[in-house]
Amino acid sequence: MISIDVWNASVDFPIFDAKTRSLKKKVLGKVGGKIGTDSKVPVIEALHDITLSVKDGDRVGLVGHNGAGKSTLLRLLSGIYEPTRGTARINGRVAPVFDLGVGMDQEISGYENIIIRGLYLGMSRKQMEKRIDDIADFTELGDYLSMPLRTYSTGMRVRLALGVVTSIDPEILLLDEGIGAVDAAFLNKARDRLVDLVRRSGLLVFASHQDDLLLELCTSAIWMDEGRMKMHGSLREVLTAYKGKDPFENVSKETLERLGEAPAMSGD
Ligand SMILES: Nc1ncnc2c1ncn2[C@@H]1O[C@H](COP(=O)(O)OP(=O)(O)OP(=O)(O)O)[C@@H](O)[C@H]1O
Repeated sequence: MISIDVWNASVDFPIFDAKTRSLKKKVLGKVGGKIGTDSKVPVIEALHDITLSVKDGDRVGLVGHNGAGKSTLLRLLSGIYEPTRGTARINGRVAPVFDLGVGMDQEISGYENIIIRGLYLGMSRKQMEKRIDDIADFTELGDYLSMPLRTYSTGMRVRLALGVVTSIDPEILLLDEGIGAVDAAFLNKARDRLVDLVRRSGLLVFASHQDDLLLELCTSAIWMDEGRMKMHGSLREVLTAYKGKDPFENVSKETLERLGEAPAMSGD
């Protein structure tokens, strides 16, 4: 059974080289996690007392200000970070997609990178070899796929990475918002593949600042604030509380049409 369970988990980052005296003034901004200064070494409490249970079929969006703890929570859910206190139990094969560029090698070709990146995301070489033509087609990179990655522009790298990421079959898919940061035209092309990817995956947790992508991919959401779970509910409910207005007010006509029977409307 695919699931992630977290009990009373906290993640602290001790900052050994911070200037403690100025931190003691505790001038806290709106963004960022909570900085504790009680001990000698300042500690950023990136996550505080998180209890959460997600299972097969869940499509969870993570929202919150910059530094609220979304990426740290994704890393906790993937097993990359161990909780400083509390427990996390992960059942299933995790595909962490935090940074599109991770797992890519500058010196090898686009084709070879497709295989390597696929292996990193939990696929086998054979599975990737079967998908390579489809990925190559999608990227529209043509002969560049035989050239080393260092000869690619940023946009070309994103095409390659997105081609691979959207070809995998993950049990647990953890997406960080970077995936939405590609140019709009290509994202439109990738959108159907993304939606398909999410459909194929057992469980999705997706951190994003983009309402339309959240509405398209998620049904429920968690609002993170200063490392705490401030709210957990249906996507529409949480976005309305977080933004102060119904997300459907600002969604483009095109997105609404694509959503059809908006999945978020039926979220629990
Ligand atoms: N490796 C690290 N070392 C020290 N502090 C960290 C580290 N990673 C994150 N933090 C701190 O933890 C807090 C939560 O950061 P996190 O990256 O999880 O936020 P986020 O909600 O993903 O933000 P954003 O929307 O800007 O991506 C922030 O205060 C950040 O400064």
